[in-house]
Amino acid sequence: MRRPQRRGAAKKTRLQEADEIRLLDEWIEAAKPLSGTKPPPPSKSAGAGKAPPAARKHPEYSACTLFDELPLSQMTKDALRKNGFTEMSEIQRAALPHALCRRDILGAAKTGSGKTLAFVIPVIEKLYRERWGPEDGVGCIILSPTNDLAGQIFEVIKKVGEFHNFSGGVIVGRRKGIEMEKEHVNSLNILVCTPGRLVQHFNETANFDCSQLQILVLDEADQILDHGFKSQVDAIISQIPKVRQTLLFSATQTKSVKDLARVSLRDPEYISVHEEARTATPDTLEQYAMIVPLEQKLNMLWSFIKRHLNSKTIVFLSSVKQVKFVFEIFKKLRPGVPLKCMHGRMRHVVQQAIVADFNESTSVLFSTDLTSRGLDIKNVDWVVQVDCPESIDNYIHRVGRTARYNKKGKSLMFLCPEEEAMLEKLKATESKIPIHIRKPKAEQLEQISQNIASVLVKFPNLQQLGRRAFVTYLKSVYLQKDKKVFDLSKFSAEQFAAYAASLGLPVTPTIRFISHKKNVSKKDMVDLDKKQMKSSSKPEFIINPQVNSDLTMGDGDDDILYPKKPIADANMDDELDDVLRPKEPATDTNIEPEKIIELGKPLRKKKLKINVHRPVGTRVKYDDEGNAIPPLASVAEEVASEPVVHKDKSLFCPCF
Ligand SMILES: Nc1ncnc2c1ncn2[C@@H]1O[C@H](COP(=O)(O)OP(=O)(O)OP(=O)(O)O)[C@@H](O)[C@H]1O
Repeated sequence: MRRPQRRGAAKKTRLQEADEIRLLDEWIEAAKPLSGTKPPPPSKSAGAGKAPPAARKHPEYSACTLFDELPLSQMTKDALRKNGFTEMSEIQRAALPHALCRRDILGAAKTGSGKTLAFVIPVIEKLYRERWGPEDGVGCIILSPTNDLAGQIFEVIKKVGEFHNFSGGVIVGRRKGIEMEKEHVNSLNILVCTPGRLVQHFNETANFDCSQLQILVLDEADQILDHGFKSQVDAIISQIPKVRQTLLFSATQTKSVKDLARVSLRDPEYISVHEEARTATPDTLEQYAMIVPLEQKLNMLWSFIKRHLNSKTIVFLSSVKQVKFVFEIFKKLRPGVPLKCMHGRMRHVVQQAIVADFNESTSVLFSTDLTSRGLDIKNVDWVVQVDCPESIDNYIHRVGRTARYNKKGKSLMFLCPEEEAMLEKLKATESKIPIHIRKPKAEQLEQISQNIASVLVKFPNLQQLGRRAFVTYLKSVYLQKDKKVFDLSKFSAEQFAAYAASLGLPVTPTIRFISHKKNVSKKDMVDLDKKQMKSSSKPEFIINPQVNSDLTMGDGDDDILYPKKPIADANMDDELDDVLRPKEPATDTNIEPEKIIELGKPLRKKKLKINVHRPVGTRVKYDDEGNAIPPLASVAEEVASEPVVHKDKSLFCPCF
């Protein structure tokens, strides 16, 4: 933001600004686009790519292609040029002329197409033309579903508003930060925040005042208006003026009149620049799906990473515990590429550091859906979805982390045979998602379950994490709304046992499913889970006999893909190995081997009762060095979960 000036110069500036604002208001009014209109394609718009004809006093701006052709303040134009923004994207071309006329906007455009600038520029220009100053308090609120995205939006505001004189801030984060925010929040002209944090200020910050609010923005609007934020958004709307400009943007925009009415939109311009597009995802995105049995997921993920060591990859998993577990295990197995993890249980400052680091490095980021929306991470080569997305929208946002702003990118989704209904949904015509099925080459599929099991023997604390990963994964599937795609009863007890073994677990954890209660509420599930966890460190998985007898072993296609026999017999298709194309080993092999010195007491051993669900003779046992030995059905020994004291805790991802 601009530095203070001497009195005389300041007066001169104020007069110049008053003049500029008057001219801008006249121009915007005189040449405003008709409501409901969209700009013609750039090639057809008059003067496309050239500076505005100086001759006409108020040149047309509804069809221009350059930021310089728009009725924007010079300070904004200078800031845009300084940051390399010259030509507008489709959504910016279509939305900005209407937004500058102070109209409400319901904007939809593909991921990575520049929606942020489409709302940041109107915010800055609106406050400038209203002569808003630091002493005027809160003039604009921008709501974001996550702290990271709020931080990213604020960075764009700082770039575009560099030469203006506004104050702004990101109010996010945990409980303790709010005290410091309370002293400043009223003096901020632009607030970028999550709904929960803003409600906290309405409830707790004395004289927190938004009565003069000029403009409200909802980024990822469909998620903000979703039931998850309902009470918070309703509370916010009740505290701010109804007469204001409102801008809603998303790649998967809601059209629910009910939802839109909640934010008191007034005759919004519905701007969906890709509605007629052939695909709902970026044209530069190559999308693949593979049918992967549950117990093969980690093997497939490991094989993929080993063959893409020079790629920047985001891996989506469905729960925090899975992210932590897979990150820790793969870190110990050292694939030859730096690994990072990201989830909502991390402090905001840690999340920011990881995103910043991931932006600058070629590495693999294991993440929950915290990073699935909005995050603009540079040059992601691959998005890998190990766990099935909960909806088409969730799929679109996840894969939208790559192939951003005309760059190329690839995505790969693992689907269990039992989840093939999701593939049908994605391939349905109305989804407009050009996804291709790929079959990996069998010989490139590395089996790492025994390696994982050895790591768990060496690091018993990871066993508990592995059990939690198993439990939270099944719970995440169980709680999904779409029962056509997510139906645990399609899996057999043997498959769950095999899945547990693929996580290196010597015993299949237990979750007591009350399968006769069809709709166990999330709260009951959590209570049950907590009770379960308290009662025994080793929860057991009990398949309800009724469910078990209904289960039919996968036959049909999946026998062609992955017969239950050892993988070598698999009748894998030779074609199209582009997904697991072999790569030369990464040049960046400065992966420090983890120096772990076990300083604790000698580990106690205790006997486990035989896990009835694992067929006799199939349990893997380990010697004291953690090496797997031929499975015996007699007794499995599990190393007690005493902590291994790590030589240098800093070796651990902060998330652990
Ligand atoms: N006019 C432009 N010229 C050049 N680069 C641009 C332009 N507009 C946006 N970008 C760049 O494109 C990238 C994606 O922009 P942005 O994050 O706003 O996309 P988005 O539509 O909000 O994506 P998502 O739907 O995932 O939130 C950013 O790196 C941004 O700097």
